[in-house]
Amino acid sequence: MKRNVMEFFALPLAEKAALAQEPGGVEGYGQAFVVSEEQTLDWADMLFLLTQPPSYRDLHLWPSRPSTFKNCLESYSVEVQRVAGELLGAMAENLGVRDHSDLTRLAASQSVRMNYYPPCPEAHVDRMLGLSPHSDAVGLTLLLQVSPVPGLQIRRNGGWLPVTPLPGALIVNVGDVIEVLTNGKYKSVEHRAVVNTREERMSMATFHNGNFGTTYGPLKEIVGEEEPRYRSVSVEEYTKLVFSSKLDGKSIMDAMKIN
Ligand SMILES: O=C(O)CCC(=O)C(=O)O
Ligand SMILES: [Fe+2]
Repeated sequence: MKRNVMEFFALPLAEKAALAQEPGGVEGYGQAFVVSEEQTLDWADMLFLLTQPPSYRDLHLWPSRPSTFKNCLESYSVEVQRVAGELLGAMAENLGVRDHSDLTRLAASQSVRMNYYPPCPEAHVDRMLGLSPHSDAVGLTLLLQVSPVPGLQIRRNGGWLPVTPLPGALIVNVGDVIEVLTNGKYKSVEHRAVVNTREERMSMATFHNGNFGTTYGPLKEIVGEEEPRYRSVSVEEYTKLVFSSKLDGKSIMDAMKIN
């Protein structure tokens, strides 16, 4: 998978641009937009695709070069979805949730975001971020560091802690939806990516979610005698909220909180 991601981003721009996001669409190849001279710039290109269930796929946006890309993504997607399901099952066990499907259902659908961060000239490095601080507005993220260049940082005690890439390892990020379902017992992790002055960097996030037609809200079994701290909303309503917000810390969690 790593090799396919590297080869895709190394293609000529025109070839990648043929997979560009369509107006109103979320899938495809795109760049971060500059909306003001003051903003910290996101220095990244990305390719976003829906992968599971297979009926959600828009295959004309899946790269045909490198020629191994589609098959590789297909098998990667299945394997990573299985791992996500197992991790969610283990969380349910740890939390004492009897019906594991209350959490494993968060692996029902899957999307991937491949990120490419070019090296950033020294002169701009203070004003640039690879990816602005955010928590993933999903159930569970499994993140593959495609290149060995560090850049990911997580929020810890008000500061930023670098996460060193381990060869062959996936990084597991608790997403906002798990924070909601567990009524805040498990907190979603705020993170960002910084740029490197000399080397390009690539990563691939695989996001897992519940299906449309279901609801996200604190699990009764976890809330118990306490008060629910988050609203319950349909997955459709939640998805609308996500796509109408920009990457901004844990802002989606603020919108979900009951004050
Ligand atoms: O590049 C990284 O390490 C982080 C990527 C990320 O946070 C995301 O795609 O949501
Ligand atoms: Fe993220």
